[in-house]
Amino acid sequence: MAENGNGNVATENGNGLGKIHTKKNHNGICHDDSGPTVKASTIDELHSLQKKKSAPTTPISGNSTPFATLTDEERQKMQLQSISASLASLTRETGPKVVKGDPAKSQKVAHVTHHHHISTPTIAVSDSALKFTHVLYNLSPAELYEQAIKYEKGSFVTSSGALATLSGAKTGRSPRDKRVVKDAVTESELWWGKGSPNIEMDEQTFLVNRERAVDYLNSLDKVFVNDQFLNWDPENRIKVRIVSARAYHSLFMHNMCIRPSPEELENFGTPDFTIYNAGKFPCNRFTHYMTSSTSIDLNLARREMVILGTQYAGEMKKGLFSVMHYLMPKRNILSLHSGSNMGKDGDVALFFGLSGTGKTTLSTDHNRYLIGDDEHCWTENGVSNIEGGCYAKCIDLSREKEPDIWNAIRFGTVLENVVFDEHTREVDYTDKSVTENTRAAYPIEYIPNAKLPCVGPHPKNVILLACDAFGVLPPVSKLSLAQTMYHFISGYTALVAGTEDGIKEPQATFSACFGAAFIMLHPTKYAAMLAEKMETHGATGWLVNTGWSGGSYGTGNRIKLNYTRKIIDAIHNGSLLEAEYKKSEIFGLETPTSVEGVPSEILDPVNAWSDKDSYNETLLKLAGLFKKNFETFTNYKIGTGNDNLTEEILAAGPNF
Ligand SMILES: Nc1ncnc2c1ncn2[C@@H]1O[C@H](COP(=O)(O)OP(=O)(O)O)[C@@H](O)[C@H]1O
Ligand SMILES: C=C(OP(=O)(O)O)C(=O)O
Ligand SMILES: [Ca+2]
Ligand SMILES: [Mn+2]
Repeated sequence: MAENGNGNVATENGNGLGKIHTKKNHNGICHDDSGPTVKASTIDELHSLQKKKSAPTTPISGNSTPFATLTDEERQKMQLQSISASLASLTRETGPKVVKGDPAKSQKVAHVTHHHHISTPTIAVSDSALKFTHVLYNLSPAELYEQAIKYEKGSFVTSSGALATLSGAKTGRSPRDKRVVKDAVTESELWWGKGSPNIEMDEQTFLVNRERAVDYLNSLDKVFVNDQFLNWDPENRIKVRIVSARAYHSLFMHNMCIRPSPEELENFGTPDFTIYNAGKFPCNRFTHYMTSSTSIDLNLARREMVILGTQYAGEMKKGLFSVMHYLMPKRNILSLHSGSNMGKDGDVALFFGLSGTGKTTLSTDHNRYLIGDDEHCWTENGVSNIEGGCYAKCIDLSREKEPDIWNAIRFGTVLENVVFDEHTREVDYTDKSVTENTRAAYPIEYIPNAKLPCVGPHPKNVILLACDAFGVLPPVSKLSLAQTMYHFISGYTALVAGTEDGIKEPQATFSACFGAAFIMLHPTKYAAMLAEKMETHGATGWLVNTGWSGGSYGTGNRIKLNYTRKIIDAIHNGSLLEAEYKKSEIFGLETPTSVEGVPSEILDPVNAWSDKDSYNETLLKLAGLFKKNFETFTNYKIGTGNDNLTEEILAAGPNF
């Protein structure tokens, strides 16, 4: 035990009783606590010492900003006015009275703003105009933990320090409840109709839902407001504001969006896009266009999104991703549903794939720099991550197989819908009691080799991930440009039937651009941009099956993560480009005969199947599904330049 300075050393403290002088105590049984006493005469005073004001931020220099001359108070007032305007009801034409801080804490009502256009109250003013809406503005993770634990049932600190939360009845996205406002502009610009994720709603209905969300939020004692950024490319940065009812949602977005510095926050101004997350409150099913009590509504003209009836946090991040899929192509920037990482030599890889195919797992690679796990932009300067955090699936997560993700689950991380020991608070990642879609959301810098800022040069390798539960696609194949486009537009993966009795058949899913749920324009628009960029920068396309081998789901096994990692290593280090290849039947895929660290027998899938007839049958079945899916695209021309490309793409699919 370290010497604590007690014992016979008496300190003078002036007020209070004189010290009892004791002999230095060697058996540690009896001693007076004679360290210096606190500088407080009451308990309240003592508590007031505990928290100090944040250190002042660097004064803003230069005259480039109109805020430079503002006093702190004026700046605060403008900020509150902006928030009040965001929360303004459209029917009452007035914003709520907003005040900063937790209503539970008694405090001076220093910054009150009543943003209004009508100065005298009229009969139209409802009771809600008389109350304050307390705003918890860009709280820190620690503050959000306290809010969540105190007020949100189902919030707990886990043994590693993460915040475990429940997302409620919805534990995944609700794509069928997503609506996009169809107006004169979006009618011609967006992709509508069969296969499109954009289900229309009219402006009026949007306003009805917006009002419902805003009224709900204003009826609360307090709302959380996050002002943050999207996109690490400084020229194409988007300012987003998220208004939400739960600390869980605020912490989730704190982690997932780019966190502004205090200076950037002071100069934030008006957001480019606003989310109203009233997910705790349902939409009204009698409202036109509504088919359930959940509605996620996007209005591009108003630059707003409204969420009603779902608390699944992923809805916000993927909603913003949809917005980027609209805004970026307008600037000739390609938005990508992909992970991205970079080697020591600056070689960048993209990992496309649908949910659960391995974007997050494989882009998080201890030997490479992580640029991002899910959403990127490809400009003429290279790639940039859209987000400031990662959102990893954590079902069956293990420390040894995915150490970087495991270690990222610590203080500040949101852990959704996991099950933990009620006493030790240790998480059981194998437990699917709440959902199989358990998730961890953490800031990207929680990954030790994150590339900050999250940008990189032009990609060298474009890896398409497919989790083939039929077990017939090779673990890896090298693709021609036309094949890359064919598979990019197809966006194949297979979902396993799950644990339900009797269902043995995997379900093939085709999701254009590996993200049909989020794209806003016709898939061929994105495909044309990808083709042009890959050609210009000489990127190689690869198809990697992270799914089954040696038989379909039920008979075969999922390809070992370790083997997939070896395959990815061989792509990154260039050795796979040099390998010997043979062409597969039906799909015409070039498959290598050997990859370091991977048993050669599995590289040609037929070898791993004991029942060859069954293999052939399954292969033909999948090929048929590909063909049928691609029929919708056969009448579209890809791009404007190379006329042959469309022909080549059509010929790059399965042949039988
Ligand atoms: N061979 C494999 N390759 C990639 N992921 C695998 C493999 N085998 C099992 N997995 C698991 O599949 C899941 C992939 O999910 P994730 O990386 O979050 O996908 P995405 O980011 O594309 O949604 C992870 O839980 C991972 O551990
Ligand atoms: C968050 C999601 O993305 P992913 O599964 O691709 O990580 C999602 O699809 O809800
Ligand atoms: Ca995993
Ligand atoms: Mn992911």
